[in-house]
Amino acid sequence: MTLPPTLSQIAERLQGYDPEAMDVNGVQAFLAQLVQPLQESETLALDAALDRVLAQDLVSPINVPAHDNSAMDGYAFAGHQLRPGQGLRLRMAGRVLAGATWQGELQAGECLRIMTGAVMPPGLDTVVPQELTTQDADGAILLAPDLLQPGANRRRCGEDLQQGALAMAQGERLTPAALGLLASLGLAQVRVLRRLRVAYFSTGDEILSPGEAPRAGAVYDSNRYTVCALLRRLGVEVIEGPPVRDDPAQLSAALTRAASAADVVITSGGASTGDADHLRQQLQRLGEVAFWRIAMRPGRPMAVGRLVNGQAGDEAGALLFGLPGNPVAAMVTLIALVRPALLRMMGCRARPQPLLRAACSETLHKRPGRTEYQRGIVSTAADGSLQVRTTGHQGSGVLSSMLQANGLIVLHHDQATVQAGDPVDVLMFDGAF
Ligand SMILES: Nc1nc2c(c(=O)[nH]1)N[C@H]1C(S)=C(S)[C@@H](COP(=O)(O)OP(=O)(O)OC[C@H]3O[C@@H](n4cnc5c(N)ncnc54)[C@H](O)[C@@H]3O)O[C@H]1N2
Ligand code: MOO
Repeated sequence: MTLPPTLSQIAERLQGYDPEAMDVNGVQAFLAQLVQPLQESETLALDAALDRVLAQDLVSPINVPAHDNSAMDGYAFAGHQLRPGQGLRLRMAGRVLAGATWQGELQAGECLRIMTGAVMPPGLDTVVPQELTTQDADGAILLAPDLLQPGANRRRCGEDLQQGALAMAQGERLTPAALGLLASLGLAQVRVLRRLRVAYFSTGDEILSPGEAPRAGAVYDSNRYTVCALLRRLGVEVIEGPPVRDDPAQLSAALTRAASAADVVITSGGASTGDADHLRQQLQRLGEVAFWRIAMRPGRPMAVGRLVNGQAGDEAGALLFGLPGNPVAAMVTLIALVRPALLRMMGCRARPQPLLRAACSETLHKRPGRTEYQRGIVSTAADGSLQVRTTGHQGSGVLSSMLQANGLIVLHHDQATVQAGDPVDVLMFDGAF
C-alpha cells in the first residue's frame, strides 16, 4: 500500500497555503489530497448493506428483464396485422399470466389475454391495454383504427440491464434503489468496503451531559447529539466518548485513545485561541496540524490534522477534525467540509452536491474575503419560482435556527452584499441532515 502524502507535501503543492487563513476552496483541495479511500472490504447480505459502499465493479450475471414481457394487462398479438386507418378484430385463443409461459401457436387474427409482466409468447410483439378495446357479441376483441404501433407495450429483454454489462461501479453508495437493483440481479450478497470508524467527543469544562443536574455557567452537550446523529446518517461506525475537560493531559489521553480505535477523530470545542483552548497544541504534540483557521462563517476556528496512533500497519494515523464549539458552527463545518471528506474516505465516488439557485427575499450584507453559510428557508413563490429567506438572527449558538432552516445559503468567498431579489446558491439539507 502506498502511503498518503505528508501534510507538508500537500501544503507545498497548494498555492497560497496559509494554515491560519485557508479559504473554503483551499480546504477542499487540501482534504481531497489528504483523505484516502479505505481499502479493506467484506461481504454482506443485501439486507445488511444499506448505505455501505460497493467495493468492486459489478457485471450483470443476467438480463433484466430476463424475457420480453407485457407492460399492460390486455391482449397480445402480432403487430404486423395493424394497418393504417383500419381497425382490427382478434379472436381470443388463450390466456397467459405472469410467471407462466404460453406453449401453443397463434393463427392470424388471434390474440392472447395477457397480464402485466407475463412473458411475450414467440411471434407476438404488441399488447393492447384492455381499456382501449371493446368486445363484439362473439367475444372477439375489437381495436379502433390507429390505436397503437407494432411493438407497443412490450418491455424488451435486457432493456434495464444487459447480461455482461456493467451494472454498478465500484464506489456506488448502496441506497435503497441500489439495493433493489442488486436484488433484481438475483444477488443475495454484495462485497462492500468496511465501515469507516469515527470517534467523537466534546471538550470543555462547562459541558454537561443531558440528565445531569444544571450548574451555573454550564451548558448541555448538544454537539455530541448533532454530530453523532449526522455521522450515523452517513453510515459510519460512531465511537462516542464522554466529554473531556479543558485539561492538556486529559485531552491528550482522549485523543490518543480515540486515534487508536478509529480512522477519524472528531472533537468539538477548544479549537479557538482562548486560554483553555488546547486542541491545536495537543494535535501538534501527537501528530501534525494541517490548518486551524478558515475564512468562513460560522466555523472560522476549525483544526484539521493527523494523529499518529503508533499502531503497526497504520502508519497513516487517524485524521482529526477539531470542530468549533459553537453548536451551529459545529454542524455547518461538519456538513460543508467534513462530510464530503468522510464520503471520500468511505470510498464513495465523487458526486458533488448540487447547489440550488433561489431568489433571496432580503438584503444580506457581506464583505468579500470569506465564505458565509446562512441558515435559509427555501420555498416556492406564487409564480412557481424558488425563493429563500434567512431564519433571522445568525448567531452561531442559535441551534433552534438549524431546525427552522431547510438549507444553507452559501455566500461565496468573493461574493459581496446580496440585494433583495438577487439569486443565491443554497446547499439543501436533503434526508442526510
Ligand atoms: N479571540 C477570538 N475568540 C474567538 C474566535 C476568534 O477567532 N478569536 N472565534 C470565535 C468563534 S467563530 C467560535 S466558533 C468559537 C469556537 O471556539 P472553540 O472551538 O474554542 O469553542 P469553545 O470556546 O469551547 O466554545 C464555544 C461556545 O460553544 C459552546 N459549546 C462548546 N461545546 C459545546 C457542546 N458540546 N455543546 C453545546 N455547546 C457547546 C461553549 O459553551 C461556548 O459558548 O470561538 C470564538 N471565539
Ligand atoms: O465558528 Mo464561529 O461559530 O464562526 O462563530
